[in-house]
Amino acid sequence: MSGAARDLTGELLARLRAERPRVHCITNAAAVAYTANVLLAAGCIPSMTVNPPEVPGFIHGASALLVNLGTLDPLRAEAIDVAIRIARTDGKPWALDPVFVERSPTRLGLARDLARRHPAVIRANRAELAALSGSDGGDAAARLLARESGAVVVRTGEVDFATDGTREVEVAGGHPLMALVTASGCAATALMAGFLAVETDRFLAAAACLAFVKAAAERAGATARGPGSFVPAYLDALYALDPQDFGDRIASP
Ligand SMILES: Nc1ncnc2c1ncn2[C@@H]1O[C@H](COP(=O)(O)OP(=O)(O)OP(=O)(O)O)[C@@H](O)[C@H]1O
Ligand SMILES: Cc1ncsc1CCO
Ligand SMILES: [Mg+2]
Repeated sequence: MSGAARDLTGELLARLRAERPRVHCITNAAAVAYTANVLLAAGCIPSMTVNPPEVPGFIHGASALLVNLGTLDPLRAEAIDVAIRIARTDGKPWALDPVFVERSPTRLGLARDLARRHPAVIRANRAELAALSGSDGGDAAARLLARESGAVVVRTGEVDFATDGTREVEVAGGHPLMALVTASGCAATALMAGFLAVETDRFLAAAACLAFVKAAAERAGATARGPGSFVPAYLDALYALDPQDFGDRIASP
């Protein structure tokens, strides 16, 4: 399993770099520039417009969509609604990042509505997954949410977990400095949307993205002296990593 998954990670990364999918990101104010830089370093093209009248045009030409609730405001809420409608009409995959749903009942209600609008992937940390699923955010909750929503559910942390309700993987490695750089998770969800654009099996796309991010973070962490020097090292690693650098980090739980 792990060998095949590693080969697939390399293959999907090669596809990403060859096809350069454009990921349209409706994301939070803290994440915009970092997310765009992560996408570019990995081989994708970012676009970040949130002005609702312009969103349909941007989605029509894009390959995938990211919806991130981190700094929700009326403009972004409208942009999200329009963007999902167009993405679904166009048959493009979209990824949901339900940032801080545990901190706002309004946001939690919106995230639950969005989860019913067929996201390809929902990527959350444990607290967000717990709130969204009304549980402890454990593996069983992720599995149930995946079955209910039809999305691949990904929980990130020291060890990442992904499930489509039937298949599941754990991805270890990376570096703790990831948690000290704001928008690490936000940018990873955007990158996952890029992988969804080049692989129709959403579970394999998500697993490959997780392995790629962990491998790049591990390489960056080897030279970083703290969060500040971690960021450029991480961008360089996303840019430079080759398939043989992934290691056997994807495992069955
Ligand atoms: N202790 C850790 N060790 C290794 N990797 C980690 C650790 N904590 C988080 N990560 C990695 O950091 C990335 C972001 O995961 P995290 O769960 O922190 O997201 P998040 O809370 O949504 O972040 P943000 O909202 O700031 O974007 C993932 O790729 C995850 O694998
Ligand atoms: C710090 C912060 N506040 C709202 S979104 C965000 C980025 C991490 O999700
Ligand atoms: Mg987050």
